[in-house]
Amino acid sequence: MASVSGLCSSSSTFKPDKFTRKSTLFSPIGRESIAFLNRSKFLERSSFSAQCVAGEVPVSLSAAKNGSPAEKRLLQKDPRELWRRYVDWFYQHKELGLYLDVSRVGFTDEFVAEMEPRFQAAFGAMEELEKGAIANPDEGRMVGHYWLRDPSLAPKSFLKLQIENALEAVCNFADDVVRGKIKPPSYPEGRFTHVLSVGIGGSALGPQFVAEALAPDNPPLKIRFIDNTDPAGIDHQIAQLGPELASTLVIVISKSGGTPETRNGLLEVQKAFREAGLDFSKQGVAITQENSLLDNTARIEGWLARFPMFDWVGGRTSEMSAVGLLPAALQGIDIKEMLAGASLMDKANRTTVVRNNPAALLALCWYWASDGVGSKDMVVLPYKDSLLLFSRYLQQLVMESLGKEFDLDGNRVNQGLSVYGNKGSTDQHAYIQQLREGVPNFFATFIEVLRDRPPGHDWELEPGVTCGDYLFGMLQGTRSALYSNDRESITVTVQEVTPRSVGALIALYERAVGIYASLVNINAYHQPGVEAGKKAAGEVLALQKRVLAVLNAASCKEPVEPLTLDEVAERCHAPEDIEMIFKIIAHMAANDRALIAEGSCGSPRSIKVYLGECIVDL
Ligand SMILES: O=P(O)(O)OC[C@H]1O[C@H](O)[C@H](O)[C@@H](O)[C@@H]1O
Repeated sequence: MASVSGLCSSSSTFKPDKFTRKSTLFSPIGRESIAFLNRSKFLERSSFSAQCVAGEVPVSLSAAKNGSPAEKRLLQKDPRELWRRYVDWFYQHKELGLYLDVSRVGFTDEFVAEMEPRFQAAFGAMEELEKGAIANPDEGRMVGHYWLRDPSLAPKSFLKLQIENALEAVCNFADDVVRGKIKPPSYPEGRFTHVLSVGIGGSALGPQFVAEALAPDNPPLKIRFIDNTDPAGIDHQIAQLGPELASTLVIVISKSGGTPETRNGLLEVQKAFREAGLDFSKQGVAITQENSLLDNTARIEGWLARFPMFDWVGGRTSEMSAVGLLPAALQGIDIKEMLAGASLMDKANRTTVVRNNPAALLALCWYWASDGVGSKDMVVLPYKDSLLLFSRYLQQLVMESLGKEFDLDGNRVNQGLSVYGNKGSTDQHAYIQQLREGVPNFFATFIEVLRDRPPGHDWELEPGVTCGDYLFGMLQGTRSALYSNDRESITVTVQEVTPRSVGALIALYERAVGIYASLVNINAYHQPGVEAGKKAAGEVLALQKRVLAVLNAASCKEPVEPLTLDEVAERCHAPEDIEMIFKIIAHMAANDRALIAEGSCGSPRSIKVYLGECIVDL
């Protein structure tokens, strides 16, 4: 059994894999090779890019600036010109084996030039952010997720120490669990076999994406997630564990330590432990901010372990903190490699030359394609099953960061960039029809993985053709088919799905979101909108309590006092909430907390609700 400490050791150096047949196209083309191509008679770069949008002079930035989506003209279709553009804008990170192709996005040289000052300002803001500026002004916080993969960047020595100590604690704890040094109390001879992660949003999406992408077929601990307050979903996860609940490590993740869904999940799991005669505290781990409600609960109840979350790391950028690293390490994933990949990508994204900065290139494409106002959606299409959850992960990272009502100057902008997608080629059999021919309200992002199978495992299902060749062909075919109908796309290519390439992908998009947010002048690091939903949910529950009190009082009368819906609303002092009161009663009735019998016409007005003995004439 590989010990986690081995996985946490930085001894494993990344060796760029030998290229598979397909990737000869990507035999190490360095910038010098591209420069050579540029100098060749074949590529006259100066004249090319300006012509990439066919027709008269393309719409300038001003058309995009005023919020009206700039009408995109037909895209360049001449293969020679396209190859010229492909080479001209090709980005390659040799050490990571990561490539970025933005040639199928029709931005012009004029646009790039007009955006240059904004990019320089964005690079400056990012540099200040990494130095510890209050980059989240609405919450008065620093933004420090980049320090997690390079603690030397932290602006204070105590922060550096906190990061290093947390990483060491994660590695040591996971190592002790995987090697059976820390055992489940009722399995003294055994060891933990499962992880049950309880968390939601950024406290779940990163761990879920990484588990799906990187967990080995037979991980030291198999992971399950409770990421919602759906009782049936919770029951399903607990049922799936069965008797192995006794050998399950429960990790409760919540930065705030007070998220209702996570708290409910914890209470439900603790109930299951009680019913199984198990001591939850011996199998419970908390990952939360110090002194949060969850942290204090875990401390007072003496849980197995507690790991810190820092206020300068947002939920949607917490994968490189204990939130993501502990679950990953327990599954035998090399978290040091994840951190290394992210760190290398961060370094690449610190250049202030747009065309050499992959995150800036993504932000440039996003701005051009969606006119800087989110006029088109980002469709994320990884052509690799294990990256299925990448788009779901990016939905929070991109939309919770960019989907803001006001900009930093207080102007109402209703910004955003919508993200959806699952995986190719599967999605070609679902909605690519609309992408190819329907409303042109998107740009695609293909995630290409060159390595189809581990070395030596490939086989030809027909002479000279493998399954992976089909996948490769489907990606390229879809890219071409979309482009030929003037649908733009970006392609991000990695050699294979490894902890390092996944770390790099996460870092790439974290930085692209940060740069794009600067371009559109918004705070990417707060989420005021989610508070509104939480507050409204609290009001519904408070109203429900009042409804229950009124119905119970009526059901205690002799004889029982039947109430109309209007009377219930009156007694709740909430006549304006009559519709919500009906929904509350209907939900209670559907869960045997009230009995509904169809009245004469079956419409809401005629349903009789029995709460216990109480009959409510609706
Ligand atoms: O980690 P927690 O504090 O429980 O928060 C979980 C999630 O809650 C909210 O929805 C926030 O908008 C997310 O950014 C966060 O990831």
